[in-house]
Amino acid sequence: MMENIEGKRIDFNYKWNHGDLFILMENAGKAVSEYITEKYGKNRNILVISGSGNNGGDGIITAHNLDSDNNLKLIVMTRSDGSVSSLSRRAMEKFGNDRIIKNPNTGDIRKMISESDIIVDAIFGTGIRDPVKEPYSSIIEEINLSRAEVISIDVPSGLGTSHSVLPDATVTFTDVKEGMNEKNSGSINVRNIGIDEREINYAGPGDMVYFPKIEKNGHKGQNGKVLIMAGWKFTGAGCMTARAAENALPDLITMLVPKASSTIFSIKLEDQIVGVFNSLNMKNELEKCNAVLTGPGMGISEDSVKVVLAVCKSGKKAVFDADAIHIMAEHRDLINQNMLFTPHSHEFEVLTGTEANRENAEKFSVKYGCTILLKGPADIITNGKKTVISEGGSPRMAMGGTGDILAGLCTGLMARNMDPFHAAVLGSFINKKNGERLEKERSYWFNTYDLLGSMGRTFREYYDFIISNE
Ligand SMILES: NC(=O)C1=CN([C@@H]2O[C@H](COP(=O)(O)OP(=O)(O)OC[C@H]3O[C@@H](n4cnc5c(N)ncnc54)[C@H](O)[C@@H]3O)[C@@H](O)[C@H]2O)[C@H](O)CC1
Ligand SMILES: [K+]
Repeated sequence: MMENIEGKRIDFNYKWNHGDLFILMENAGKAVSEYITEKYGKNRNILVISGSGNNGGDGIITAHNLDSDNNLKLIVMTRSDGSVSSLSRRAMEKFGNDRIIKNPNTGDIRKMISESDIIVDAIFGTGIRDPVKEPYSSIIEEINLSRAEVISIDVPSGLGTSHSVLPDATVTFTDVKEGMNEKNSGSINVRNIGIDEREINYAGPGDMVYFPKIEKNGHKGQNGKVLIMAGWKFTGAGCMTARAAENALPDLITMLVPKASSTIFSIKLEDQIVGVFNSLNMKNELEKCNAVLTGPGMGISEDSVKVVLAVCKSGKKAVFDADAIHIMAEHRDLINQNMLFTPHSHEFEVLTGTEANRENAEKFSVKYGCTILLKGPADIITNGKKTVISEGGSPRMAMGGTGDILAGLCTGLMARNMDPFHAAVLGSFINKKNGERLEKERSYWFNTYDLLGSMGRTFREYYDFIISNE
């Protein structure tokens, strides 16, 4: 079952890998027209009703393919300014612009529906927004009143809103979409339209769709608060986590550190809030934050155990790395779905008592409900329901500190309202691409400062890709 946003992620991955989505639209139209021809034969009265988005484009290609063997009419409902999506425009040119019936009134549509034996529903796909207004709600009602066979493309138009087409069959692409069942979709036929494993099961630029955009008129606090309790033994590790978290663009990052090292932190992180750790401060800061990180450079002491247990008790979204993983190995009963663990293979073995591999990571996530990011030349990210592989990076990233950067980045993303799984996938992807970028520029001669310095540019490259293709 695929959520709409997941479909977008896959489309962006496909676009990044192959450059153009039109071939997918052609394949979608081919799949639907073949289904109709196989089921209903030729010389039928077919009416295709397309909306202004890419679902409509799939309908237009379907119409193009069925045109020569049937008595076919194609309606296209454009946006109010007369436009359609750019892919649909290409589909319209292919069909022949002059033969398309654009924006007919409801009376004319009713008449055309009554004269058809097959209606192809391509009004809305996964890009539907609630509510469905006029004239679409009336068109959907007319379709449902007709005696014709109705075939929906990808999803019944309006599914999940108060006005939804109730088709005899739905031809859907790649996977069944969220909310679809035989009752609301008729017989469900899944067709592969050329999307492969790489776009679905591997981290890619498409994972940026889960990154909340910065709103132009936003207010302070809206983009989340990060709390970090790390670096108590090795201050450098703590500072790196904070610098990495900045790249997720949260509004506030607070470090809580022991009194003895607070001057060092204040100097190194002069632009961030550094507070002195005590039980009361910790309680207050845990209440205020949206996500918390502990573990990197922390050491194992009475206080660090206290911190880890307080983080568990807070119920906040939390990242456990390094020493915190060792501590949590003794408290597995406290693990829950708000938690992300970022172990390398040895830490994984300590946490789970099993060999570090995909299968065991999945088993552990299922049992405890948490997300695991198992670090390696290829990172494995799983929440027990989904698993994504994140490949790439640079051999130079075996140096100390890259794990701290990853943990900090994931925490920043979780503070930005991302769930642990998608934060882990995106964090891993950006971290690895950042390493690749540096390797390209300077071979292996780069360090953690360089990684932190270029992370914003790496992030922006993918952010811009999503924004410019939406
Ligand atoms: N990878 C794939 O599987 C591919 C799927 N394709 C098809 O593309 C659609 C999704 O296309 P998208 O352009 O994102 O959205 P839609 O066509 O579903 O609709 C958006 C369209 O409709 C307008 N709109 C949305 N809600 C409303 C409303 N309530 N009232 C009025 N208008 C509304 C919106 O403004 C847009 O213009 C997917 O389902 C597949 O069918 C592609 O072919 C590529 C590969
Ligand atoms: K549809």
